[in-house]
Amino acid sequence: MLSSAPASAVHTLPSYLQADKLGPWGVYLQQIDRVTPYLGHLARWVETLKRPKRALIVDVPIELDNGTIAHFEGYRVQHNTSRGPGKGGVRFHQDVTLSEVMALAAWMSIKNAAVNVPYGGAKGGIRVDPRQLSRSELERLTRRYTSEIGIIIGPTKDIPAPDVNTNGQIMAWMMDTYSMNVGATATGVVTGKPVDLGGSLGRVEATGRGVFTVGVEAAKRIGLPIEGARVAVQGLGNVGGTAGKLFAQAGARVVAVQDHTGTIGNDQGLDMSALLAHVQAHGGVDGFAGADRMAPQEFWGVACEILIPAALESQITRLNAGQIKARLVIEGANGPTTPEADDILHDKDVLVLPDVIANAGGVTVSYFEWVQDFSSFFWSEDEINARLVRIMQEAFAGIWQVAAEHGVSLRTATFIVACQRILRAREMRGLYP
Ligand SMILES: NC(=O)C1=CN([C@@H]2O[C@H](COP(=O)(O)OP(=O)(O)OC[C@H]3O[C@@H](n4cnc5c(N)ncnc54)[C@H](O)[C@@H]3O)[C@@H](O)[C@H]2O)C=CC1
Ligand SMILES: O=C(O)CCC(=O)C(=O)O
Repeated sequence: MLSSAPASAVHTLPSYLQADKLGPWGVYLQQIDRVTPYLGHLARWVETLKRPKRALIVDVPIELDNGTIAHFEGYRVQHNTSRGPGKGGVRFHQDVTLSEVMALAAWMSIKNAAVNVPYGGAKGGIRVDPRQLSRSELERLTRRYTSEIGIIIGPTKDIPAPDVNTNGQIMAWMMDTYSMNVGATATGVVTGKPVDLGGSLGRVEATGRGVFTVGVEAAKRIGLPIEGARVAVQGLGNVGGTAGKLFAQAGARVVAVQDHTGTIGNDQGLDMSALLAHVQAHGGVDGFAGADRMAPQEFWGVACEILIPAALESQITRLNAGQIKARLVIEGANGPTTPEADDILHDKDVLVLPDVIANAGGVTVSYFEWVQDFSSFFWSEDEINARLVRIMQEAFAGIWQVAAEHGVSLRTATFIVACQRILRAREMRGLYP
């Protein structure tokens, strides 16, 4: 019966998986459509990438400090596990939705395959504004969420890590909760932990360092000197803060930054150490003395050579892509550019270094952390950074070559490399238990 079912019945996606409203999941589906013609015989398996393998929605009830009970919605999505356990961060943000987490999990599958770390893709999140919670409320929320998703995570099943508004402390609580529930300390259940708890040296800076590393490689290939280059950064958190600092240390001038508190600029270059100290102390860039305030919409048209979106998805759209003056866009954030904006930037000869390679440094050092936890043998920071740089440079070089061979964008080239790896694994494993 099944073999005679019409192809359309087999291939039609259920409505909740469709790209009717182009949120992040819709963007991801379009990216998969763009790569499919380059997959050869593996295109037969491409449907597997258009559906998450497993998606869990959990209710996370906590008692607030004032005695009331609040309920938050949490998610953990495992998009694909053909190449290994699920791997990807956990986001705490008031706008988190299931379909956003599905897209973030799918981009993890692509990213992990692009740098060839032995993982599938996963992601999690809670729909909450963590700034509205006290520290003890945040701890209760994190622990309850960890218990709820405990049925699908584990050191060999799915390994969370930090993402927007989560950090080493949250990972420590997650590790402790999971460990209490299984009755043994399980350091390998999360990465991005504090170094004293089995975390890795270099993980905090790893994503920004990866952004910088591949940014320098791309700049070399288009003849753009870093020394003196003007850089604009959106998002001055873990990723954007480190990337901006490393570009400034290499002689570039960070001339504009934008975060959730404001937009500021300085043509002479912002003092990044002072700015990061201000952000640490005040929670954002607003009020920083060494800069002029700018209107938010001015940010995208700022005169610069390098633009680093390092905040949230869908920031560069058909509405602002035309204003961009940079020659190189390095995607520190996941999914910051819509496919329409990609096309506009391509027509303007702006090189886009896509998220799925540009921000892969974080998960690469997460992989090192996981390996170190399993062997209980820890490496020096120099060793970690050297391995990170080597992996990123090699992955970038391979992707550059595939882009040249097929005459496609770096995004499509990265998807070609990654989807081939995932689907080859899928094909070899087969379908049945
Ligand atoms: N933390 C990591 O290791 C990795 C993070 N990423 C991605 O990088 C991006 C940033 O993540 P993190 O730096 O970890 O988060 P974070 O929480 O440390 O920082 C987020 C930054 O974005 C800014 N932001 C938030 N909403 C904004 C808005 N509406 N407009 C402008 N700025 C806004 C915040 O003010 C903050 O500066 C996300 O897309 C994340 O998925 C990607 C790979 C790894
Ligand atoms: O370090 C990790 O496991 C994942 C980081 C992450 O969420 C990302 O790369 O988007």
